Amino acid sequence: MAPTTVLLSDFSDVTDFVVNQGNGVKGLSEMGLKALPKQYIQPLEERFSEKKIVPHESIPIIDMSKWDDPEVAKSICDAAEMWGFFQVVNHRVPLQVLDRVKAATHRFFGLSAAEKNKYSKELSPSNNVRFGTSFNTQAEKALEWKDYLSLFYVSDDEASALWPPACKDEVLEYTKSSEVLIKQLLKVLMKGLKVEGTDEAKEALLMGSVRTNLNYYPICPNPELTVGVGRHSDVSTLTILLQDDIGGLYVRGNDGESWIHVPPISGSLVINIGDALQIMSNGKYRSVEHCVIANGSSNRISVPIFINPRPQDTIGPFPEVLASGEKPVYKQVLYKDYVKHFFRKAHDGKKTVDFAKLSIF
Ligand SMILES: COc1cc(/C=C/C(=O)SCCNC(=O)CCNC(=O)[C@H](O)C(C)(C)COP(=O)(O)OP(=O)(O)OC[C@H]2O[C@@H](n3cnc4c(N)ncnc43)[C@H](O)[C@@H]2OP(=O)(O)O)ccc1O
Ligand SMILES: O=C(O)CCC(=O)C(=O)O
Ligand SMILES: [Fe+2]
Repeated sequence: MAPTTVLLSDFSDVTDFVVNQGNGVKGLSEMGLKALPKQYIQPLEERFSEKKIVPHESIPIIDMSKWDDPEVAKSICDAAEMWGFFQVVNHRVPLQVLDRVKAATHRFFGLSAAEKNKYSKELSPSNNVRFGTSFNTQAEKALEWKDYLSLFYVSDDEASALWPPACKDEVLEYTKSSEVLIKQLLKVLMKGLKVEGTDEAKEALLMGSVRTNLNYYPICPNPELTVGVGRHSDVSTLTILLQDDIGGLYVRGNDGESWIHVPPISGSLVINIGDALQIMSNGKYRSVEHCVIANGSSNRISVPIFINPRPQDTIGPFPEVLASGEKPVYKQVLYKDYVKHFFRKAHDGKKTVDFAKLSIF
């Protein structure tokens, strides 16, 4: 038997190679595996079924060139209510900035395992910079076919000192260039809730903390047996996602069963509502379940920016939303507790939000 086969037949060796030594699934993929290691085989009910794809359905594509136009505002609020997901084009984030951050993502994941592993949970100089694989390798019964670098923004100085040199400038540029778009989207969405005026306190509550992730999904030997990212909704207020031209992101249809593909559109950004905004809007804006399939022939990258409340903020339905007598569906929760609850378990679809539900629901 070839040495590689011996190595990968043993549970602890795969985990050690991928998780502890920092090779990630990229390292596994590059060994030219013929079969998926058993650690990655998802139970039948978590595998993606092509039969559930609705082929001609699409999330809205919104042209933001005239972004003060009330029709554009209406499309954004309608999409947030009906789909929880939409794509934007002519969004004013320069296309070169998007190209540069995609190149930087490839540059970071192209580094040696030893170099990337300097940012692992165990070795990283800060909790705000984390290279890892899958989602929560301790809690998951089956691992996910994805490596990531997660960068929590604190200050330019910290980013400059602690983020990986291979990508720090480009990630900062992308994150900062998206700020105008994010503010515009939040202004429109707040107006749709009749939450008027974006004072400093409200702005901090909606977008007080920012985390940018670089995701890498390498070629997988048996993509039908595993997932890139399992079913989940984001815990953010809003997520701005840049994807490359490979495809594979699916959004749950309104029937709760079907899946709708989010086709790559050159120069576009995918926007989705996260749990924090679902809670603050008392369920009017929907944070929708999504997943990423594994791919048998191409490597894929994506770069989500998660716009969040600050960890120390308490979130709950806005008083303006309840002013007409609407009953609150969610209680007040400390955002840090909510996020910890999300990260402590494996992906489990829309269950995270139950943490914030009032017990009568
Ligand atoms: C990775 O694959 C993913 C990620 C996602 C992400 C979706 C999002 O919506 S991310 C947005 C999250 N919101 C924020 O980052 C905003 C506020 N941040 C916080 O509140 C804190 O940073 C914290 C996340 C609560 C962490 O608090 P702290 O106690 O100071 O720090 P830790 O001890 O490092 O973390 C606690 C616990 O959480 C896990 N964790 C933290 N950050 C990450 C991360 N970036 N990626 C993975 N796991 C993380 C960490 O493992 C800790 O667990 P323990 O085992 O140590 O208890 C969507 C889909 C994906 O596939
Ligand atoms: O890679 C993608 O397209 C989506 C990733 C995702 O859902 C996430 O990182 O939360
Ligand atoms: Fe997500």
